[in-house]
Amino acid sequence: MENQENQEKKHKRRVRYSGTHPRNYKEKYKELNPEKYADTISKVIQKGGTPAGMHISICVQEILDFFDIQPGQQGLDATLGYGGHTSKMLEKLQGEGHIYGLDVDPIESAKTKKRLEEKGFGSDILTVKLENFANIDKVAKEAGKFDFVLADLGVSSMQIDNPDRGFTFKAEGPLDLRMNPEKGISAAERLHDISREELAGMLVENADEPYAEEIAEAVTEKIRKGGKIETTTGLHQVIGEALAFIPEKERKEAIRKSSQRVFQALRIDVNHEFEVLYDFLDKLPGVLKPGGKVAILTFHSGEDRLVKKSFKQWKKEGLYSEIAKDVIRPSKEECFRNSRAKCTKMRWAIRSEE
Ligand SMILES: C[S@@+](CC[C@H](N)C(=O)[O-])C[C@H]1O[C@@H](n2cnc3c(N)ncnc32)[C@H](O)[C@@H]1O
Repeated sequence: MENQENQEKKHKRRVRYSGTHPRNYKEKYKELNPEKYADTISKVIQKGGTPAGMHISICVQEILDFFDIQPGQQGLDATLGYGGHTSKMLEKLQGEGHIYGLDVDPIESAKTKKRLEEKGFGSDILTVKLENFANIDKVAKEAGKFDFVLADLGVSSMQIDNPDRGFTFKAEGPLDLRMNPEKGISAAERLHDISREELAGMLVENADEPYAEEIAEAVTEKIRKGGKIETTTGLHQVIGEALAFIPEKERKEAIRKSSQRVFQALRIDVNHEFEVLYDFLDKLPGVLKPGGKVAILTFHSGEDRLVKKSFKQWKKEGLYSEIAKDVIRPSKEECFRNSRAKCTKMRWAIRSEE
């Protein structure tokens, strides 16, 4: 007992080591200007990390092998992000053909457009559009049909790593979670008006959260009593309080996992991710040339189920001639190099010749 008290005193007295690392995202590394600090960047990548301000593309070789891009073709990257996949696909065009790159994020897509321009991919070969992939029919109407279409779903590392966007509970920031912060409502606003039942349903449907009821009750009670949940860490704290009944030994890990799932569920909700994916999948055969190819990378089971179902349905109706029999997974080596690849599933389909 005495020993324990002594230890607690010691613990309290300890001055926290502030470390040599920059304390916030904006100071973090030189990574926000990745092209300028190639050495720092390659060291982070070698250790299996993703440098802040950058995104490491997944299954690049598998996608290139499947598309077998030829000079003169026209492609669509439905989720431009950092432009990693797009720049590799542009290289395959060898200066002939065109790629349309869509994204809903005005902040990152402007940076990507500039970065790709500086790499030599100007408007003659690349068109970057601030557009939701739910509207691919509109894009194809202007551009014509595509030989290949890629969708790499979800969020980019730049979005996750930037606390101002509110995608992670690991850093303090506004509880926003919108890919386009200029449209729709933030996650904080969404929580403000939601009922306990609706929130519990959302957590189960979008993320299979096992403690959906407990978390929904804690969140809505706090708001009903006039409390505010407006920051990422604020929500994380309420989740912690809701799970206080879990034995101490398991609690920290349970709170971490539940927080991850709750943030995923809210992100899916405020960005209408299932609805737009549904529209995209529905319109896909109509924007592909005969023999055109589509590859989709998903990051959770809800997305993969939708892709699988749509591919099967269109194959049955004769619009796809071939679809991937099983999901394709990134190699173990890739998962080791990039931990964000671990949960990736890829599926592909080929438009029938008609
Ligand atoms: C995983 S990242 C793509 C990374 C990219 N493949 C690369 O190599 O850098 C997903 C991107 O898709 C965008 N996005 C998500 N949903 C979208 C939608 N419905 N329409 C267009 N872009 C979307 C996100 O804003 C994000 O930039």
